[in-house]
Amino acid sequence: MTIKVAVVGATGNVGREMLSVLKERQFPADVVALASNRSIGVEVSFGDGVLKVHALEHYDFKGTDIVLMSAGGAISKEWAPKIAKDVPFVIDNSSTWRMDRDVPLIVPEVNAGVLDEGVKKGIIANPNCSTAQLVVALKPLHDEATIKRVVVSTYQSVSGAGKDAMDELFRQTRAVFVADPIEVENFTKQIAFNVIPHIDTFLDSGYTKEEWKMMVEVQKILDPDIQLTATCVRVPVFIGHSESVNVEFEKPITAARARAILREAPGCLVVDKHEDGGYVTPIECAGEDATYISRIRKDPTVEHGLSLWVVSDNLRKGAALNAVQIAECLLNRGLVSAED
Ligand SMILES: NC(=O)C1=CN([C@@H]2O[C@H](COP(=O)(O)OP(=O)(O)OC[C@H]3O[C@@H](n4cnc5c(N)ncnc54)[C@H](OP(=O)(O)O)[C@@H]3O)[C@@H](O)[C@H]2O)C=CC1
Ligand SMILES: N[C@@H](CC(=O)OP(=O)(O)O)C(=O)O
Repeated sequence: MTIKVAVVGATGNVGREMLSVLKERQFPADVVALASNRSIGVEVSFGDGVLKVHALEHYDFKGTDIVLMSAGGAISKEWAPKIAKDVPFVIDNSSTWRMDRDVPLIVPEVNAGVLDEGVKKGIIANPNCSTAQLVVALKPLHDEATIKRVVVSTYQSVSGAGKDAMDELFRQTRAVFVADPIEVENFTKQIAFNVIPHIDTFLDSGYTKEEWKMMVEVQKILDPDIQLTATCVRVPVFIGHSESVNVEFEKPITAARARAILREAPGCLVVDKHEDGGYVTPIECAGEDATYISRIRKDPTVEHGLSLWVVSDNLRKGAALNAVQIAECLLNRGLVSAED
């Protein structure tokens, strides 16, 4: 049984990770790698072999079952509807389609059931990386004690800004050590040995778009009644987003009960020993699939409150893994038909 899958953006951080995840999870796919004209003929790893990259612009999608897109918002805006005319399902990683009423925004551990309501435009959206790991951790707690309000501060790695941004952190770090001039291209300020409280563009409200996305995406995926305020910060970490999360509930819930619930919850791994090193840091979650939850404790400043530390690999649960899990949901629901 083989599904025909095309990965658009296959030379990028997320696209390469999609290829790895498809292979690792033995997704029964015949896979094509696509990127810009600049990458025609470039080879990308696919398991023990390689795939030659083709140009999106010249590719004929007829016969393709699923397209995984991660080539940025502008490409998704132009190409996702065009591709959806020939392909039953486009799973898009950009922010372009997430808040469209006719586009399901899916984190399989949380709201896979939404897929049963149909996919009107043929496009399914993957959430923002910081949203994905947050809702995986919040969903089981919401089911238990109903979340009223969330205050989250993120510590987002440079891989969230693409492969050029990772190169910039490397170059700046080296430049600091050898006393070369620091060149800033992908960020607004030096990122090496610094933190920058600014991700995506500024809105009139004073929030950034990254912060706004977290608020509206959590409401769309989990519950429109949840109030959320975010501060999103870029940190000099290559892979792995971390989040400091304060949650206020309607009903009582103890830290011990939250720990027990999260231990059983899909996609979650609790590492929470109250001792030196008894928590997870981003460097330990790189290459892993789980959303790690540590530092679970009572917040005594509100009636029913907990504080948590949530860490995950942003390129995996925040992007590639979640997209492949959505494809698995389509397969498991019989929504894509495979050739024998
Ligand atoms: N990184 C993350 O944590 C997350 C990312 N996303 C989304 O995924 C997108 C990609 O992110 P990331 O992989 O980090 O970015 P990268 O910069 O690492 O990669 C960008 C990819 O897009 C391709 N591309 C650029 N222009 C075109 C074009 N005209 N036609 C076809 N392909 C093109 C590039 O191909 P080429 O090499 O040929 O230029 C490359 O494969 C983001 O813009 C965002 O929308 C979503 C959630 C999380
Ligand atoms: N903005 C995220 C990655 C990303 O591309 O997000 P979005 O798909 O929501 O634009 C980060 O920089 O870590």
